[in-house]
Amino acid sequence: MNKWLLPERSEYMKWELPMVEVFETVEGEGTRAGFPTVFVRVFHCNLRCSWCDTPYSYAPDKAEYTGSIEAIVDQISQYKSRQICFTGGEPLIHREKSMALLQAMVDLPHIEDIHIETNGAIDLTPYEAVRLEDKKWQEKVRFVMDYKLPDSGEQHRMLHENFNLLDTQDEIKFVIGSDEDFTVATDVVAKHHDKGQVLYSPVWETMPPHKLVEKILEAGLSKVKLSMQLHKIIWDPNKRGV
Ligand SMILES: Nc1nc2[nH]cc(C(=O)O)c2c(=O)[nH]1
Ligand code: SF4
Ligand SMILES: [Mg+2]
Repeated sequence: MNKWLLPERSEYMKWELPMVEVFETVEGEGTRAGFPTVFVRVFHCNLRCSWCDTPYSYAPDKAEYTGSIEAIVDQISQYKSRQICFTGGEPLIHREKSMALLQAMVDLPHIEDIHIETNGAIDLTPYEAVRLEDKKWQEKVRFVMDYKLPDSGEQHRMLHENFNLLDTQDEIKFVIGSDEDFTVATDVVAKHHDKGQVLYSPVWETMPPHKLVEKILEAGLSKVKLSMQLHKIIWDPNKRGV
């Protein structure tokens, strides 16, 4: 069941969310890397990963502005991209407001793909319930669920039940910072993974990509996909809004 029945569209389009930025670039990560994409980055996160590259998206920093759902989708519509990366912070932390923004984005006719960069510590049940019932959500909405490994300091927050909610169009991303992270990721996949593309992505500062590739091949992980953060290769790794 959908826990959060939304009010009339005219009502929820007025709802406001704390925002960091909306911008257009190419997707840097995952199976859709390289495609022109609008990024919708909302403020707030329930985790504090040691290697986080977007600390400006939660306290003690402040939201850049507060945007109504109407204004956010208006801005998305000004770009030509057919793909949206809904990210943060944690994009699903705003509960019914996150749901309403997703609905408004799904309703944009030119949008073909909305992927939700969620952190593994948010119960996906209410969103998956809507996707099961709604054809447009099935066509457009995909979870990209991060599984936080020991180096992040947040592994204890991971909700393993989320694995059962993922489908073939979804992705599970493991950001790997050390040999221990690699071992734990591979154990978690063996134990919990059912559907969705598994991605291994190196922590920029501590895991040289060539080492991660060697480890993937050595372990015979033939279904794992390497995901490099293209935006950190194309631009200065500290540059925002790219
Ligand atoms: N180009 C680009 N691709 C990305 N994929 C995921 C991102 C994120 O910050 O969640 C991101 C980002 O910030 N930039
Ligand atoms: S979940 Fe994402 S935004 Fe939140 S602290 Fe971790 S890396 Fe940063
Ligand atoms: Mg992110």
